Amino acid sequence: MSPRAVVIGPPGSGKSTVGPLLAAALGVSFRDTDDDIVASAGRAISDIFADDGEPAFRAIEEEAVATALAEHDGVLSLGGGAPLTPGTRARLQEHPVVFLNVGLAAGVQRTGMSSARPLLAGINPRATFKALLDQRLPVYREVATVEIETDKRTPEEVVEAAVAALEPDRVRGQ
Ligand SMILES: Nc1ncnc2c1ncn2[C@@H]1O[C@H](COP(=O)(O)OP(=O)(O)O)[C@@H](O)[C@H]1O
Ligand SMILES: O=C(O)C1=C[C@@H](OP(=O)(O)O)[C@@H](O)[C@H](O)C1
Ligand SMILES: [Mg+2]
Repeated sequence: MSPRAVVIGPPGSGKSTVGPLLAAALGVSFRDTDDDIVASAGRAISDIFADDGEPAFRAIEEEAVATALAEHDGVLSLGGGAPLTPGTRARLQEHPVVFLNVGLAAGVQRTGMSSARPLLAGINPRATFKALLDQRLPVYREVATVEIETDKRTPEEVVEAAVAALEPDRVRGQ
């Protein structure tokens, strides 16, 4: 079993919003590893960060991603930091990976309304988001098989672009 598409990208790029729509468009089921982590830990992600710290969260996340990659054959959205873990990057080599990109302004705007993302909860979310993009863009590009700009697209338009971009990629991971 292997996911039809794995969705990665920064917080606010739309992984959790676009993922279910992409799954519906492809006629497959949807799974989000952040939901898996919350369900199995019985705690919110912000509580795991606060109680145990980021390294502990990353270890739980790597395990959750490995399990989902092995079990799920639909669309799988990851948390924004999942590809930072070398083991996850290695596992992603086997799969079609859709990188949803978002620029600084749209990313800050889309994540600003929620306090659910502990990494962006500091006093200067814009500077934090910029540092996050600088660090992660090369990481996302290293594992992505397709990259979709989301700034000026509605979630439905992102899905349309992703379906078109995935078409020639069908062979990978199947
Ligand atoms: N293409 C888009 N255009 C406008 N808003 C979007 C788009 N994609 C997602 N959003 C909004 O941005 C916020 C974060 O989306 P979410 O799917 O949780 O991102 P992620 O899972 O990548 O962190 C949500 O409020 C969502 O409605
Ligand atoms: O970027 C990150 O490191 C994180 C992103 C979050 O998921 P989203 O990208 O879905 O917001 C969540 O996994 C956690 O707060 C850490
Ligand atoms: Mg998400």
